[in-house]
Amino acid sequence: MSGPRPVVLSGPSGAGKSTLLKRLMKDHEGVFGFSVSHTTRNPRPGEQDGKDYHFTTREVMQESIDEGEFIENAEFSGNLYGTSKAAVEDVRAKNLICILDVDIQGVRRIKKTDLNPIYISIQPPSMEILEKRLRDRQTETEESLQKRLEAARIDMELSKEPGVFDIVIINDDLEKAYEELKAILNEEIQKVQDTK
Ligand SMILES: Nc1ncnc2c1ncn2[C@@H]1O[C@H](COP(=O)(O)OP(=O)(O)OP(=O)(O)O)[C@@H](O)[C@H]1O
Ligand SMILES: Nc1nc2c(ncn2[C@@H]2O[C@H](COP(=O)(O)O)[C@@H](O)[C@H]2O)c(=O)[nH]1
Repeated sequence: MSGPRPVVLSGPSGAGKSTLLKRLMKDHEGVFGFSVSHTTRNPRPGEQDGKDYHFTTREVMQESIDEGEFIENAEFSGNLYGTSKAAVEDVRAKNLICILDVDIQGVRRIKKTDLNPIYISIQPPSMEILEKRLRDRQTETEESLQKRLEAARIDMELSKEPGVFDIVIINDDLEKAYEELKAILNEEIQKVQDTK
């Protein structure tokens, strides 16, 4: 595949991936494009269909998966999530750096493709802080929160395995985490800006 290298942002739910990637996209207009995933979970207040996610049903999504329309898909906290081939192609056609926000299962599946992204894990400073962030966000029921914390424990262990990620960023101080993220992406950002 040609064009700038895509970027996979992963890490536990609540670690701060969306916060960091939204800021990155806002500060670098015309450089990044978000790969809009599909999900069967319900939209949160303020989330827009087609922008944050393609919100869909399990039946419809499973049919598309069976037809080979997805690069990867995974079950997370009782819902189905996945990256369609079209989501990535839409960004790459514009010659932008494609950002994929996926869980650890997605990372493993993407590693089996020819996408060749930069793999970045965003980690919280501790489980306690992660739980506080998720509770304060007020997007989860107690049941879905517990499922996310369980998935987070697994994610935090797996992210320590050598070779899974190019960089693991601890998102304690947001400014510092953002500077680290920009630094690792600087070369790709420069390449896109130079073509403009
Ligand atoms: N460094 C930080 N310090 C304090 N709060 C933070 C920090 N980074 C993010 N947050 C807050 O933590 C909450 C979770 O962040 P965010 O929604 O970006 O996480 P996420 O990794 O994208 O989660 P999900 O995978 O569930 O979408 C948000 O309310 C956000 O404002
Ligand atoms: N494997 C995939 N994981 C995805 C995808 N899109 C999002 N995600 C991950 O799901 C959880 C929960 O997200 P939320 O928006 O419900 O809080 C989070 O870890 C995301 O990274 C995807 O297409 N594939």
